[in-house]
Amino acid sequence: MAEPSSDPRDQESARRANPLEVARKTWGAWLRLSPFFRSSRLAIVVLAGLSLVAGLVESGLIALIATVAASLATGSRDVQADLGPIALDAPLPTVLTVGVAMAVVRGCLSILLAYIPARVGAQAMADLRRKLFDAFVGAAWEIKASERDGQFQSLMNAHISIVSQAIITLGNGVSIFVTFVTLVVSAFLLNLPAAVALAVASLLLFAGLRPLARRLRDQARKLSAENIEYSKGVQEVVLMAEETQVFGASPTYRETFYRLVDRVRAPLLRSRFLAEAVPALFQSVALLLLVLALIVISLMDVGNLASLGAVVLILIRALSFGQQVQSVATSMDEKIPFMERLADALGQYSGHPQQDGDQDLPPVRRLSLVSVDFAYPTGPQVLHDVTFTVERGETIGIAGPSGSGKSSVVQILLRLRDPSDGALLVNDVDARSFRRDQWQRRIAYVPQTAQLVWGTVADNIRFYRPELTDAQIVDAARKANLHDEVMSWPEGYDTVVGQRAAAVSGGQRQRICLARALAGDPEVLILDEATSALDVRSENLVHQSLEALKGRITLFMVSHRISALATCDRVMVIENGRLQAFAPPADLAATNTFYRDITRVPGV
Ligand SMILES: Nc1ncnc2c1ncn2[C@@H]1O[C@H](COP(=O)(O)OP(=O)(O)OP(=O)(O)O)[C@@H](O)[C@H]1O
Repeated sequence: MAEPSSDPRDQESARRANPLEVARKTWGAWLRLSPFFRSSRLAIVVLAGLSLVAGLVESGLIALIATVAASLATGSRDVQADLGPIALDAPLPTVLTVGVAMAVVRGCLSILLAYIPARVGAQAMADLRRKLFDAFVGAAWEIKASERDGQFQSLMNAHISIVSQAIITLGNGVSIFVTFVTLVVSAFLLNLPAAVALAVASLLLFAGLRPLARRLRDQARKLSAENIEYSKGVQEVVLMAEETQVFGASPTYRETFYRLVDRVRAPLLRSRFLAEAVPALFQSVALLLLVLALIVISLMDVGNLASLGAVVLILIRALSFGQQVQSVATSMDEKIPFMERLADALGQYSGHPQQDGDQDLPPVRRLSLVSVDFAYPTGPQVLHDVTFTVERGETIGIAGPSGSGKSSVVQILLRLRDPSDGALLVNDVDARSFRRDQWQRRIAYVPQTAQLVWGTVADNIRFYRPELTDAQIVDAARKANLHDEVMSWPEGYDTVVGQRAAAVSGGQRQRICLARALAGDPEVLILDEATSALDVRSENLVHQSLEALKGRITLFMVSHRISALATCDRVMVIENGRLQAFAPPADLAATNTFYRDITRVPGV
């Protein structure tokens, strides 16, 4: 059994009992989401107009059928009837021809009424996926970094797919509702008592089934929350696959995953059951109410036979539409939480865009951190009053114990995060004032966990700069000391590699990422333990390559290895979030305890 959700909207929904709530909440969710997809409002207006025409054609056709049937019963070849505002008097063949024409028009309208919602739904799915992708890509790094694993995947797949279905359901709902109202109004015009009986019956039905529909919505909300937990669990299975292969899947690991599976099962069962049961129940109750309505009509003076027949037929048809309105309401109940969650996420991403400056970025001559304090949104301060200046072309080592703040400094240099206090300066000007897109083209980065995409070696090197020529790719691979190895593979640069491809070793993967970083001829390059997976020979080769870039590129190298740090012009030592020393390696060996200690560790 799923645990009660902590989402305040769940608790709120348990208290509400307004029968118009579905329409109100659908309207609210629609208003929040529809700006994210194109031409939807116009399509809904067209749909409502066509549905009105369809309803009128349908009630006219039903009245015509009833009238013809009544004439045939009396053996007359002329059709004469008094149908509310319309008095009909025409030969049978003419009336039948009109009837055929009306049936064809109704058929064509049905096709249009099915097509428009499907088109809006498919377009909305594509538009929402683009918008969510753009909002996610453009959101500040803090927002993405603080998100639960699996959330974006779930929004992109399950949520958007359900929202697209909801839009189709909503379109159908508008069409069905307008047709339903048109039929009811037609019935009023034909015969007032019968129409009153019909309206009362429909209202009773709608009110009677509300509590069940509310339960359905609550279960659907739980399902949405549990689906996100499940997606997160699935992602962890993939992330941990290698370790699980080595250590084995413990019973606790299995049980934790099984629990996630079970927690989806319970709300899924309830919401699926209720989604089927509510319309079925409606049908049974509708039939009962129809019989009661007929009894009421039979006790009244209903005028001529044609009018009675038309009213009864319209009544049956309208009740069928009433039932469909109820189905749409229950189906929307199920989908509204997904719409709300998607709207929340879109608001969250687009409400926290990456901050950008408007000044053009000149060539980077100098980079400085001035009195930088920094804390992650959820934690204590991790950097304290960090100040340093680096000139163009310098090779800078960043060293310090684990957790001391090296990667945090890197994140500030990359402009992924802004200092809580103090500033990153480029050529003595606050980096925030420069255009981010220009900064992104001048800086390159190789993270601790180098990621490859599924594709060829060339695709991977070209990933961020699709415009690169083959010659530039080869040049970048040479700089990363990758070229000769790639050429020894049968497929060369067309060899397919990927996150799990056995084709490349950890060291090769890191050099592909290094080649990708060097491919854009960056002015600043940051390597966060990027050579840690390389053997000594490969590392030396890469360092020779980096050495060749000296003076032309400003290089930051986070490393625990003295072999890497010793090649730097200067090394900064960060301990407990403070810059303890910043000097050439030879000086540090004499003055800094941490640096001296790592020079003494054998093999480092
Ligand atoms: N996303 C985060 N949210 C909250 N705290 C974080 C986050 N990332 C790092 N920290 C904390 O900030 C501190 C500095 O971490 P940082 O990653 O900068 O250290 P590091 O020197 O690079 O460590 P390592 O050498 O192990 O990679 C640590 O105490 C860490 O727990």
